[in-house]
Amino acid sequence: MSGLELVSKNRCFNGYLFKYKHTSKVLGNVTMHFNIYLPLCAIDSSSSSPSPSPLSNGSASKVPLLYFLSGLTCTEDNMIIKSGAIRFLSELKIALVTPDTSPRGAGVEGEDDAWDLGTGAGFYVNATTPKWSKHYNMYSYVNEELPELINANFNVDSQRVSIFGHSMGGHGALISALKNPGKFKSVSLFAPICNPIDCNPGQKAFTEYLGKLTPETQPLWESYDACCLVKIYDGPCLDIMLDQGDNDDFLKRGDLLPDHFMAAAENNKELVKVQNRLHPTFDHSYWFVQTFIEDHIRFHAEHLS
Ligand SMILES: N[C@@H](CCC(=O)N[C@@H](CS)C(=O)NCC(=O)O)C(=O)O
Repeated sequence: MSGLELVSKNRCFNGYLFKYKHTSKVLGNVTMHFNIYLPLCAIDSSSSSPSPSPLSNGSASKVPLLYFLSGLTCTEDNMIIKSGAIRFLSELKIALVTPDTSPRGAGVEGEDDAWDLGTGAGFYVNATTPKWSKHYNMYSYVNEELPELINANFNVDSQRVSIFGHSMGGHGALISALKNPGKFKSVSLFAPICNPIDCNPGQKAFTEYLGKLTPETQPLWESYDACCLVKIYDGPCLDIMLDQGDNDDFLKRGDLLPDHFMAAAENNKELVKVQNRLHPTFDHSYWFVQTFIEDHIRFHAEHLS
């Protein structure tokens, strides 16, 4: 299985959750882990192995696929453990991939010093500064290298793919969809960082990964900012669901800025349709994500069917 090593396999509802590790070229040859949930129909029942094999052969059928990008400090596991998504993926026969949020063990000086930079905080960009550029290329990892691996090795339909994410991962999901018109059938977001160039965590990460904001680096910064990208998006009509709790500390301190995104999207409302839901008393945690995960998966299922 081209470079993939199985780490664990667990039956859950009508499917299996697999964890794999592999060496990532775009992240400078670090070992990366991801989870993939596959409904039983995507697993080869003709395999001679007593356990189902996720290999793409035999009688299995191709299923639609969701990518979920997580937020700051997360690994590939937070969402899969805490969101309660699998019950609905199983029912609707949809696969899910959860990548990590940064390279691990890259050895970049200071990468473990802060919760919002370096390890666990890749911000889904390709770094250009000499310090970070060898390893911190999470944009290419989640948009190129990982999808190539997934499409080559599992029974997923590469034409029926959607993406969602939480917080920093909401930013990652948004820019992935807006920079790759037509690649994703739908996008959904839990408390996303909507305007990284205008908030503290975004400015901190972009300064490190992309270089200080100057007239020269500004186009690069803007190329990873959903508020800038949504105004110039010219692909197929894109449906976005954006959920936000009003008791979210990241919202209160101006790190998320969904109002900026709604205003920017208004400029392109023929092509970008945003369903924005504000939920009183919900915070930023996975308790909020767990509450609305079913809505998100059903929203995607409609676009993937
Ligand atoms: N600043 C805090 C919180 C970071 C945080 O809230 N991260 C969110 C995404 S922005 C998360 O998903 N945390 C992991 C979890 O709740 O499982 C920390 O140092 O851990």
